[in-house]
Amino acid sequence: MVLAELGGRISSALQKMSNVTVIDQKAVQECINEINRALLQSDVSFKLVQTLASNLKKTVNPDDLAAGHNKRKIMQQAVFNELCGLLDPGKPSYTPKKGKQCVVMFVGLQGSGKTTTCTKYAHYYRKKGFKPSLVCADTFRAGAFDQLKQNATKANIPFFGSYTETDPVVIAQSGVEKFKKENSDLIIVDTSGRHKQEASLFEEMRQVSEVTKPDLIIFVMDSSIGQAAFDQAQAFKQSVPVGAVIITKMDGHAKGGGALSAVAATKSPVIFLGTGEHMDEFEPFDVKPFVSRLLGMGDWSGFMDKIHDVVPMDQQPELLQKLSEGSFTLRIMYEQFQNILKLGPLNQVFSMIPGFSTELMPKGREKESQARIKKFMTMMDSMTNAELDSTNQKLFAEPSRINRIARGSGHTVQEVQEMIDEYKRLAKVWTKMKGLKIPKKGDMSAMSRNINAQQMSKVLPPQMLKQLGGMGGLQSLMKQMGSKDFGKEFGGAFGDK
Ligand SMILES: Nc1nc2c(ncn2[C@@H]2O[C@H](COP(=O)(O)OP(=O)(O)OP(=O)(O)O)[C@@H](O)[C@H]2O)c(=O)[nH]1
Repeated sequence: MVLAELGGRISSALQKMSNVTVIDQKAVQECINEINRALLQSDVSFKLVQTLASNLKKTVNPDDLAAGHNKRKIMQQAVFNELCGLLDPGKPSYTPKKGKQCVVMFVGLQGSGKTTTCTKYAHYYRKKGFKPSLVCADTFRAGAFDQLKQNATKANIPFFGSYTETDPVVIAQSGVEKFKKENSDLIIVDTSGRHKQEASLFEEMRQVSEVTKPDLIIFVMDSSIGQAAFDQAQAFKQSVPVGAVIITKMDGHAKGGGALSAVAATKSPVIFLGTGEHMDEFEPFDVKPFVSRLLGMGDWSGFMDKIHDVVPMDQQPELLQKLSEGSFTLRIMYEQFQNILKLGPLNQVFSMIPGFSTELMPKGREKESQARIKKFMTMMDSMTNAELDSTNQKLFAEPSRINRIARGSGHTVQEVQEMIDEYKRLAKVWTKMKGLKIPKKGDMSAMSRNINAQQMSKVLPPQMLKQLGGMGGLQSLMKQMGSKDFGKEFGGAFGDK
């Protein structure tokens, strides 16, 4: 997604400013201008950019940026807070509760990805133990019911619709009633779209909303609509009480800044991102980790979740065990490179791994980085098992060893040295996991008890810990994530989901 470019540009504006010897009002203004340009080019609405710039100007005092202070961090913190402020409307959206019946209605323009997203949403909650159902109240687009039926069947989710009834209000009402009787605890209503915002669409939405009385109305928006996002989102919000936003097609070439604009227009949080056509290409959205990744600061909690996706199930306990022993070997590095290469969109995964993000995988240079990783792996192919499994870094101080690996892999001594340096750098980050207690398979509560803020603080890069508000912030973040869920997600790594 092109949002990564936005992050890269903001980071480079911050870097440029911190390289200046005298930080005065002019230098701050230049940095803000650069950030403004990056945001505008990423399709964040003009009004929002103006607000953000004036807030930054108010909060960043050049006196605070005098010698001795870490200017980049102060400015970065201010940008971080402002972006979080833009994306966080200040009130969480309604969240379905298992066993408590609720109706969620989806609205959006035609082709925004509504129907696909309804199924992804149902599938997501079904995995969490809900009993979801789908109602197709889209009578406008021929084939909409067939599409929903096909998706629902594939995901094994009960559905309701009609080939003969033409009134979406009647279908919505009958569908909701039917599934209420059948004790579905999450009844999802897909509504019609139009090519553009039309009075008839809004009237239809209002009527469907009146009869189904949804607990939550989700506005689905295609991330590629650019600057139009703000007005479109606002028009929907003015017609029905939108309570949450889902941004789709974040895997495409969209600039993505529209997401920021939609939140501001609807004053509702983004709750999920659609990242592909497949059912599982759907990610819950959290403001702080998202902005953290955007600014290249890593997202440790997202990475914990990703272990489950990236690392093959049978390797997960072993990897975590090794990490808990604090023994990060070249073989582990090799295996992680393999897993990451297999996963595809490298930048997404890399951006989550503290330590991996900026150095190994600079934004916008994913192809080069991929080639670099493959090169490292070729060198590792020329190593002995003893070298791959050793944790003794002194081993690589021997020139003859480095020469042999270089000759064997067809690379220069410098290149091999570069790979060893990378290994040492990563080992330093990862060995901080030492002491993490791994519970026996199935004992998830033990896992959640064992991951505490103290331990997390050791593995987080210092700047990220600071962004989270130090130990206090981290503790409250972990509390928010709910150690139960956190343990469960992490526990997924043990094949116990
Ligand atoms: N790449 C990508 N494609 C998506 C995503 N979400 C939906 N799509 C695709 O976008 C197209 C339109 O999606 P639909 O779900 O039919 O859109 P809709 O909003 O329901 O359209 P109407 O029913 O006509 O209002 C389909 O080809 C989907 O597969 C996504 O996150 N990424």
